[in-house]
Amino acid sequence: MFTAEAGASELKQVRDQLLAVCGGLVEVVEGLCMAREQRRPPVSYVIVGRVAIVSLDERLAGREREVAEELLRTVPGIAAVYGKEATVGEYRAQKLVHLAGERLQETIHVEHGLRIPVPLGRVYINPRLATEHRRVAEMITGDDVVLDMFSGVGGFSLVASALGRGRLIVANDANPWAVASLLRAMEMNKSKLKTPIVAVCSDARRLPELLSPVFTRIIMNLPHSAVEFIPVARRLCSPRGCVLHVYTVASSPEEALARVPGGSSVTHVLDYAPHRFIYRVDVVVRGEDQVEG
Ligand SMILES: C[S@@+](CC[C@H](N)C(=O)[O-])C[C@H]1O[C@@H](n2cnc3c(N)ncnc32)[C@H](O)[C@@H]1O
Repeated sequence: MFTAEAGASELKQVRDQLLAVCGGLVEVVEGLCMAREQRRPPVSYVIVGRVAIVSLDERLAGREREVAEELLRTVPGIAAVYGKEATVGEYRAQKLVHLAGERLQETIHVEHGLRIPVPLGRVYINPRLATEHRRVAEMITGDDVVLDMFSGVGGFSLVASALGRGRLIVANDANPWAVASLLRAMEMNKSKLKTPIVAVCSDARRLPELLSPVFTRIIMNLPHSAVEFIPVARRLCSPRGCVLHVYTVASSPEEALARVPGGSSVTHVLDYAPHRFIYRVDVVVRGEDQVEG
């Protein structure tokens, strides 16, 4: 366990032990050691296309521009550094502040070889979801009819389509910017997409008025409130039965399972905050459990 009090030599010792076990941790451990040696806390950032997005937390206070310039110099392929203040509002869009480099309106994020246009500050985007996109896509069977209820720019839908999973994918989001990005991504990647995707821009609460109950798999990636949408999802389930993938924030797998009625299995997806994690809870809705109309 790293603590603020740990000395540089202790960290080096831990680093050597970790390196012996897992080379993949090199970057993380080196980052922590370097920060400690320079008496600076580590910086958390993600790369979206040509942009580095730095989390503006208290560890960075007063050093934002210095750190941004350093990233611009040292991270290959980036043209700009933005700070993320928060993920805000119903659309979960990132509130970004420009810190260094070019002032970009848009960047092209690449995930599993698929190009996705991202209008900066207008949509939700998290490159750390790439593994989960693929993991869920690989659960989709050839016969599935899929609803990606909170698709954002379409990570789950695009990856599933590129893998040729399912018969049809309906991707919905309330944010018109996100749906516009998805539509552009569908055009940009058309030679790679196999399963047809239909894009819808609607509040998910209205989907039962727009869509028939034909879905055998519904992805519900809105961790703070997906649970509230389970009754809506159940109205969209096929009479053949359906699997709901419900994302939720909790402190333990047990808490996540308890939060999702009917949950049968739980998977850790991302770390969210100290002692808070995002989990996927899968719910199997059997054919005879359907709710009419
Ligand atoms: C966590 S993000 C989705 C991320 C996306 N699934 C991905 O993998 O990148 C949640 C999305 O839900 C959308 N959203 C929030 N409330 C909604 C609602 N009532 N109906 C439809 N979409 C909604 C937001 O606009 C946002 O794009």
